[in-house]
Amino acid sequence: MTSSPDFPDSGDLFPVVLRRPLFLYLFASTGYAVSEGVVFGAFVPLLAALLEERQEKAARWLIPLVGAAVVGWFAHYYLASRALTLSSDWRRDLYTRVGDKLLTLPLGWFESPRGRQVPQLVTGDVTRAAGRVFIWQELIVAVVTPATIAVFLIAADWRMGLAALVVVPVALAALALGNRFTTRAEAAEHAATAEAGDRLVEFASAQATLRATGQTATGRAALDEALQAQHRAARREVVGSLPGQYLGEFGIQLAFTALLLTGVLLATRDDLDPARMIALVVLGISLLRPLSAMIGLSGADREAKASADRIIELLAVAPLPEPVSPRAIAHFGIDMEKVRFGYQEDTDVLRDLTLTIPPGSTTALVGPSGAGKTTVTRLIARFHDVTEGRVRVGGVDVRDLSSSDLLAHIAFVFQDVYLLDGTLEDNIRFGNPDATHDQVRDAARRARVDTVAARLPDGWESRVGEGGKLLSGGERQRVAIARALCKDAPIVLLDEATASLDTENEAAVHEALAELSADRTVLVIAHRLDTITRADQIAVLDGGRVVEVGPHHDLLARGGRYAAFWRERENAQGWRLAAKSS
Ligand SMILES: Nc1ncnc2c1ncn2[C@@H]1O[C@H](COP(=O)(O)OP(=O)(O)OP(=O)(O)O)[C@@H](O)[C@H]1O
Repeated sequence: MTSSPDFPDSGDLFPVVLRRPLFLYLFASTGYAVSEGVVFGAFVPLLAALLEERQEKAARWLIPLVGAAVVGWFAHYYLASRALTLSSDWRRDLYTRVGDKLLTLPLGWFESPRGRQVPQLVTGDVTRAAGRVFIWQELIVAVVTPATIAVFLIAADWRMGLAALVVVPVALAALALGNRFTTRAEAAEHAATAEAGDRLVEFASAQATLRATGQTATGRAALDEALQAQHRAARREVVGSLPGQYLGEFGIQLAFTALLLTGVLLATRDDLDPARMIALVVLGISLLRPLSAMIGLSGADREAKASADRIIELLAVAPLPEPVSPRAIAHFGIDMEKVRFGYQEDTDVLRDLTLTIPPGSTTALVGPSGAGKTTVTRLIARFHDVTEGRVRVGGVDVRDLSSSDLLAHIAFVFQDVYLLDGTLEDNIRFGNPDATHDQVRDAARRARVDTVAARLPDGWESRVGEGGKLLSGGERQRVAIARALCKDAPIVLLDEATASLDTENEAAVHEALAELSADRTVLVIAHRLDTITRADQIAVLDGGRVVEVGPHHDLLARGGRYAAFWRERENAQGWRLAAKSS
């Protein structure tokens, strides 16, 4: 892998409007780096004059040198502020592009491993990639200043110059090798620290389960093991990075010794004036000084480039294709025709699935775990596109609807409702930001959220905590139903809560669901028996297709898959009721 900055490769990521300012900035940085080298070069006659006690000559060199140093200081300040502006403009542009991109991606993509990494990408990678502006500038200085100094050294004494040029590659190789040792040791320690952090979070989150099952000691053992591994890795990091650091130091010392030896040799043979020799050795040291920075910077650039690559990868993800001339929804019915779909290319989750949901009716979707019930709801909302067949909403293939129009017609109530850390009212308004105060309160009342507000200390102004943690599962689902009512979408996709609710919550959720279902097209992944029996039709999903469909009594009378499922559920319910009453 090359360690040089590869600005042209990242060209795609760098905004076109900033290219000219960036080019000018890098050009100015090169000029600054050369001038720094010139200042060092001019230092030789000054030092030589001082050592020869020729004060007048020294003063002649001192004035322009001080002037150049002051100008250099201002130039450095100006360049640093330019870098800050360019980097933050680039960062802003990246945020906008990543944000715009996220809006075009299929919702299903966010559930993929890469989709789940979006928060890290937004918080870390964007800043690291935009920070390359600073790295490029520092790298230019780290390369161009020593190169300019080398020219002065050769011009002043070609033998000293040659000695410096021969030792530079040796020093660089030693530094690079040393850096590799250090990086490897650090990477192992980072991995072990991340693992220990994960185990600690897991141990804390699993407390209820561990205590309930008496497994606290087992859980603790896994944590202890991870902490010990982290401790061992930290020790190995210290021991493992030492040779790297010494190797780097050794490289620089070697180069310095070679330069000094050459100088002493030339001076003792009267080939070089001693005062000039000392000045040239000092110049040689200033040539070697930036080398270790160069190695560190190329490592930093490698990391920043990896961040830039991850952003490029995200920007290259195929967007959800939008129709050129979107059609309009004619009614609120849904039908799925001969649908085939799988998350992975070679594994079908749904095969030949056909299902019709008439407008304004409620369909309960039942079937074994993993049968594809959630997948059906995702395909209706076009989280993914089908492999074969079609999904129509309002008589129109979802691929011919604009995604904003499709989603405007659908309200979701998921099982794992995510609430924002705001007030109850904020969370309900989230369904429809334009809703009036009365509309929000009305939705809340119909979803039985008013009783939740009444029990909270600050009423409607109470905050619900991050993710809604201050509310119970049933209360969270009531807020989600209020949100859907507030949105007032004609189609509702609902995943009923499986967690057992207390009697009060169960009744409230039920009433809220009844409100939500009235006059809407509802597809509910049903877990409760009375939700199933009240549905206009029940679709039984098995093996990736709908195997039976019809109203409860018809399906029971058929004595097929549904009848067997119903008997099983009734027995389980009977068992639970018996267990409760005993
Ligand atoms: N994002 C995903 N990526 C890969 N596979 C997935 C994804 N989501 C679901 N699956 C797989 O697809 C199959 C159907 O899952 P789905 O969640 O639709 O079933 P389900 O009937 O809703 O199950 P449950 O009742 O347990 O929630 C399962 O084998 C599941 O592992």
